[in-house]
Amino acid sequence: METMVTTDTTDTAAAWLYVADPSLNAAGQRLGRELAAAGVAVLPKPPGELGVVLFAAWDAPTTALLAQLSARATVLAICCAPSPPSRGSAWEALDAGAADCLHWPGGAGDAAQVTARLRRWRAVARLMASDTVRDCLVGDSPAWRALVRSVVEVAAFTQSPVLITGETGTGKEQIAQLIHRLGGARGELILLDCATLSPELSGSEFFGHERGAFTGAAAARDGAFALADGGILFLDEVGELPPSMQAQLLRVIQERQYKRVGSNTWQPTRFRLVCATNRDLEADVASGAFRADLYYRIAGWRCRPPALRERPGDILQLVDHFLRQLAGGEPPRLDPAVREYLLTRGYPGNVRDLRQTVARIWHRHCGPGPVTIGDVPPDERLHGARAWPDAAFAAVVGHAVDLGVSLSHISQAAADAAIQLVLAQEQGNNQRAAARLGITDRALQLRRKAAAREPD
Ligand SMILES: Nc1ncnc2c1ncn2[C@@H]1O[C@H](COP(=O)(O)OP(=O)(O)OP(=O)(O)O)[C@@H](O)[C@H]1O
Repeated sequence: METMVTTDTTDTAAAWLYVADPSLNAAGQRLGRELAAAGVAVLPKPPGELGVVLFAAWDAPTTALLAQLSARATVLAICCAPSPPSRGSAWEALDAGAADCLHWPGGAGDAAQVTARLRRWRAVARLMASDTVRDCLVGDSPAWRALVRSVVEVAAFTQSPVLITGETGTGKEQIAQLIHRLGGARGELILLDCATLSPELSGSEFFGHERGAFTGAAAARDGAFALADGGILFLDEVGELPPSMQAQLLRVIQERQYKRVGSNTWQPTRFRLVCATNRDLEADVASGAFRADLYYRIAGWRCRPPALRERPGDILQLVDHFLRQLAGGEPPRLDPAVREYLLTRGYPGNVRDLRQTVARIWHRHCGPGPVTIGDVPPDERLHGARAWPDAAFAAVVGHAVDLGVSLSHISQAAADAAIQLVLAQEQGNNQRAAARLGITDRALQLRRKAAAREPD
């Protein structure tokens, strides 16, 4: 395998160019010249945050090479084999970490395709490294970085509606705020919580009303459609929207105009729609509880902030962030016991739960020096790290033993219970459930199939 050196200008994007096969040297040199002419500083080899790899065949060594290079950079894979990659091999390249794959038979292709991608990826990387993004969506775990990347891309480079799904406290509103900040809207972000709308007043909340439109309408008032004009309408808990409002919302989105309650005049409005829910909206569409046509309108782009238990590596960074906010400056250190407590405690309310836990600890903390275990409030200690298996587990197993249940049956039942629980928590997603259970996708699929075949 060979590397090649081309022009190193100092303009705009910088990217390394790696030629994985000597037969492609000429193609690599041509691409290097064209990129340089387009203002890309072409570096001879990694490191560097952006890279391009030219390779001659889709095979296992190529996949291994892509995995190695993509671990430290955003990589564009260009396959120069005569025939196009099979669907499987293109996905394999993405699985290996490549950001995109192009097919240039014999190394011939349009350098503008490469430049456009490098510029976009560099802009996304810069935004991701900015204080605006890092202070809003704190975390560096791979799962969280992937989420932030997709949010930044859709917010800054499109006007697409966005549907954010995820558990309570995972940062859905925080994401909506960031979309507003990055989207360049001249208008405001208007939040409506669909779970708290009263059926009688929801029309007025959305459309506004004229004076005297109904009993109690003492003065004319703007609704969310007027207030969000030029900005973002953020519908929290959108899955709770009553069916009649779903139909009316769909009409306004399609026609971009509305009438105030009690008025006959159409008012124009243009807003970007961002919706959030912790319900399984696709299941609601399947059951008829949520309109399919509205769903496809609001779900132009979907993202799902992971639960905190799926990114435990971010806990200490979040703790530091919240302590910094509370201290109004450099946060105090944490004693190892406090750190361990925070890392092992469960957070059913996700980041909100963690923030409140940190605040409670902070309120008890005093004086200089580190946060110590005595700062953890007494009621919090109930959540403290417990050894496992604990007494409750031993009692359940003891009961099974008393009933004469065999060891293999006890093990099987415990494993089945864990699988059912995790699958329910992950809404049936096999891949996520397998990752949490520490087994392969395939192993989980086989266990599910076997369980489905078993008689009751
Ligand atoms: N990644 C994050 N970085 C910093 N703060 C965060 C992050 N995620 C969430 N928070 C904080 O956690 C709290 C809850 O976040 P948010 O309100 O966005 O969650 P949510 O998913 O909208 O919750 P709900 O579904 O209950 O409305 C907020 O105080 C928010 O500032």
